[in-house]
Amino acid sequence: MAQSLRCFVPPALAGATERRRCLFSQLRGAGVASPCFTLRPRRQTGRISATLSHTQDLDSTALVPSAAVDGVFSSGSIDVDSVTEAEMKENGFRSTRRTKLVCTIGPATCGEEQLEALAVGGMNVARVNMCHGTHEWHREVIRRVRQLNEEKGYAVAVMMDTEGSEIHMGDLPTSSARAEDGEVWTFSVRHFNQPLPDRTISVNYDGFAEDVKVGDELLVDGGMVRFEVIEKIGPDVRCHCTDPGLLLPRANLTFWRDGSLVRERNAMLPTISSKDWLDIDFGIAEGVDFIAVSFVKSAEVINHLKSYIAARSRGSDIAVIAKIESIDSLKNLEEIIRASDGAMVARGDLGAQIPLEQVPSAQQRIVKVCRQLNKPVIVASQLLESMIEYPTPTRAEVADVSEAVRQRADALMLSGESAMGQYPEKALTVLRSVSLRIERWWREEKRYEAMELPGIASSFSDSISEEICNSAAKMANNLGVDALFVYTKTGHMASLLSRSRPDCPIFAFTTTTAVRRRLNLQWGLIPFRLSFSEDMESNLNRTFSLLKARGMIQPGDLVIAVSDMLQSIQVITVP
Ligand SMILES: Nc1ncnc2c1ncn2[C@@H]1O[C@H](COP(=O)(O)OP(=O)(O)OP(=O)(O)O)[C@@H](O)[C@H]1O
Ligand SMILES: CC(=O)C(=O)O
Ligand SMILES: [K+]
Ligand SMILES: [Mg+2]
Repeated sequence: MAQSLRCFVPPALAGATERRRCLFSQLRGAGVASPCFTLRPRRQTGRISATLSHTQDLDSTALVPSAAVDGVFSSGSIDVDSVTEAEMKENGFRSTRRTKLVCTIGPATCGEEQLEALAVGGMNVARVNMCHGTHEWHREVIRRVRQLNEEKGYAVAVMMDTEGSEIHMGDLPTSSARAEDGEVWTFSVRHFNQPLPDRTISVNYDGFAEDVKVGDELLVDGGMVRFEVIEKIGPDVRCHCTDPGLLLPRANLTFWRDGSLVRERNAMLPTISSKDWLDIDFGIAEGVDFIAVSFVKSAEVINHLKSYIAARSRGSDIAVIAKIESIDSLKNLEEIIRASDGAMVARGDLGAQIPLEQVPSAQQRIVKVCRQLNKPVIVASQLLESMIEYPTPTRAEVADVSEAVRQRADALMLSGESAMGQYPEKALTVLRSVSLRIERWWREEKRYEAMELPGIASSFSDSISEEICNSAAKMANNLGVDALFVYTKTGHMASLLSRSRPDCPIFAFTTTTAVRRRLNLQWGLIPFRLSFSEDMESNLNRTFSLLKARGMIQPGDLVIAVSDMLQSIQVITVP
């Protein structure tokens, strides 16, 4: 295994900018014309030694158009979506968006045109929530997203979100209902035929009427609407509305007694219900990219689901995202995140389980732990809640979105805003423009505090990858390069680069469309599908000529390239 750090700056191009001239003269100063560094790990000591040599194994004559070099490849094709391509051509790739965007698909966005509008608007992941709709409905949405990808070159991933077995309301006769202050509503475990009697809500959990007590506070959707229990009559629980608001179908219900959440019963319910297992089978059969598990309590359930998927999906890799939305998930946060492939700060239900004022610090902690353990993290719920009804967000919502971007979360998520709101595309535009603005401000001001990133490798080879990625990201910042290139089959090195949150974007080249879609959830990665070989010179030449032909890079751009086949770092000026 060759572990090489190659550093090549063709003399003719080295003077592109003052900064690059400076780099070049430093190298020249070291007596190197086209220097080549070679790193060789010494296994006995576990240390890595660097040697400088004058090997000219990559000279400018090697940088000829790809066709001459890589006859082994099927003719030059590189998959990237038209939105990314247009963005790069227009603004240069330094200004591409780093924060990824997840949109929940619902009645407002399930049509072909609406889905395409979201893809054009920057949706990276489409989420379907199994709390709502039938398998037929979800299958059609997934099919439309796949078709969009195939026909228009997008890499929109699909995330299936399980219902979980928490207590929630049933469907409503209309898409929503409003509870007013002082009104009396009945929450009932009876099985009704639609339409329900006036001011009646069905509840999915048979033990509900037994468990609540007169005087309990009943929170709908984490406190968006509040009731006080005034009377119990068999299966019916009569409640008095104390905080008015909108009731949405299948909203979660929690009840509180003497200021604390009543949760003994919830704790007894399985995280993955029998209905969830059917939905998971459906997700595996439909080849979703992510399964988000609601109300995770421990790492055990994640491990169980992962082995279930491994046994059923035969090689297709579905990533498991742990939704952090309960007290137990916060208690066992590290072990849960370690076991998962990513996490979601599901602030809707989380805010119903812990006091609201604790949600921001919980969010910060979850984002930090995910970054340290190298797992993508999504900040979700109520980011732009007012945009369900209004075309512009509140200032407070913009500040909330900015904070999540500033924390450098991998992704932001729209829920009701895109599922059933009146302005899904406008909401997505707000996420996109706030992300771009805050990311740029952050880079310009160089405000970032370097986060301590603990070693996470479980083997020596992984340690090398980790060191290479950490160093490459640091070099990229110090040298002010235009982009990091990573050639990765599994996506692992791409995620390690993303974890360092470098100043420049990361072009991630990967051979399969499934890995490409999965990388679309991670901060700063621009995933391309490209067939490549073990020969980095040939890969680079080919990539340069393909990207140049499409106007996505230009001669003189400075690039650092790493690869998980050769574990190498190269600094190259685009010829
Ligand atoms: N497939 C769908 N069909 C109908 N309505 C939907 C659908 N998906 C979402 N909605 C509507 O959008 C609202 C917000 O959706 P979302 O899935 O984000 O709910 P949530 O409560 O945030 O998530 P969770 O149920 O996982 O806690 C829902 O309350 C529902 O009214
Ligand atoms: C997204 C979700 O499940 C929540 O916020 O509760
Ligand atoms: K859900
Ligand atoms: Mg939830």
